[in-house]
Amino acid sequence: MTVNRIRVVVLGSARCGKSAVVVRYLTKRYIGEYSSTGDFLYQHRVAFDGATSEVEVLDTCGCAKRGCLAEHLRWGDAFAVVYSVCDRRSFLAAAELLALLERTRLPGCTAVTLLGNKRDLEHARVVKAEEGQELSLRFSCQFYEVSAAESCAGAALAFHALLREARALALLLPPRRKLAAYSVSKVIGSILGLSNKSVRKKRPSLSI
Ligand SMILES: Nc1nc2c(ncn2[C@@H]2O[C@H](COP(=O)(O)OP(=O)(O)OP(=O)(O)O)[C@@H](O)[C@H]2O)c(=O)[nH]1
Repeated sequence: MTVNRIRVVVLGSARCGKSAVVVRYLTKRYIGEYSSTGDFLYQHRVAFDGATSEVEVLDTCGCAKRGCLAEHLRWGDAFAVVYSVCDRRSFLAAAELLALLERTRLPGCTAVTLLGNKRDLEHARVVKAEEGQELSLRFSCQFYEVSAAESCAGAALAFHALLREARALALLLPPRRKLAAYSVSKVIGSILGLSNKSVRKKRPSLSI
């Protein structure tokens, strides 16, 4: 059985629903309030297309410092950039993050998805779906509008598509230079420090 590892980093401004989307994807549940005190690292194993992947999902804190962000960008194999369709500033922040990813990572070599969350709040919508679509075209990434509150289908679809792309790229491209052990422990250390010593590790097995 082939097992490869895919590291997914979930980015976006504060309160756009990053944790809600991640928890929906991993547990199919929506609990309404989530800790905002730091980054959380989840691990799980996913089987699809005849192979199994160890997936690490880093749910970052929207208030993360710039230095942390640079580490996150280097650490990840795949990125989910989240904004809220009810918050234009979060959309502008998502655009900045996509631009930063483009500058930091080799274009075309990194799996990226743009997620417009909170689509259930149609009455409060300020970012049109077409704007999300246009932004994703500009940065050649995937795009989904989802509602972590309403259903698990959107989050599951988006994450599965991201993992597929990440796995396909890993097969096509030469192995990325491994992060030095020092950097890895620093990332884990910052997770530990920021999240009040609570690195959550979950290992559900999913079949797509
Ligand atoms: N209506 C609605 N509310 C949502 C949705 N997703 C998240 N929320 C709410 O938005 C608030 C923020 O959600 P979080 O998941 O904590 O957002 P976050 O981006 O992880 O926030 P930080 O950790 O502060 O960066 C919470 O009150 C959630 O219940 C959604 O799809 N629809």
